[in-house]
Amino acid sequence: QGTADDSVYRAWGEKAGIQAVMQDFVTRLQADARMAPFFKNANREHLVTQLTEQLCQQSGGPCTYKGVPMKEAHESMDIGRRDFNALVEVLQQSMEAKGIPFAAQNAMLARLAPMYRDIINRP
Ligand code: HEM
Repeated sequence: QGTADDSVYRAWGEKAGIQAVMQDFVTRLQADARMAPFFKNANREHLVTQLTEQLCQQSGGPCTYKGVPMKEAHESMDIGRRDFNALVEVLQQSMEAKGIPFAAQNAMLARLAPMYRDIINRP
């Protein structure tokens, strides 16, 4: 890792910790009344794998997300700011359930938040 700052990655329990949160997250997304319409037909395993790679990279871990770019992955969906915020709320539930320290929760959210530009496609 050289001098790269992987403190958020370590605070999340490295790749296994991130994967555990993502498993919980996808379960909750499919159960949440607001999110289920988006995720009901999702390929669970694929989504967990790709989200884990994405958050591993974003947290400074030794991963490179090689999946579909965020804009492309979401452009066929009708996603607004309210939907984005609801997804973040569900992620907060998962981070809390898995005991991610609060500062490390916020650090991750800060790194994901700018992606909203590529993900939402209506106000
Ligand atoms: C920072 C926020 C988000 C991140 C990091 C993220 C990340 C991802 C990733 C990595 C994939 C997998 C792409 C692929 O390989 O096909 C994906 C797919 C998907 N995302 Fe997002 N996403 C975010 C927000 C959202 C929001 C707000 C919605 C809808 C409310 C959404 C709905 C979906 C759906 C339905 C899929 C396809 C699942 C499947 O069919 O397998 N995402 N997202």
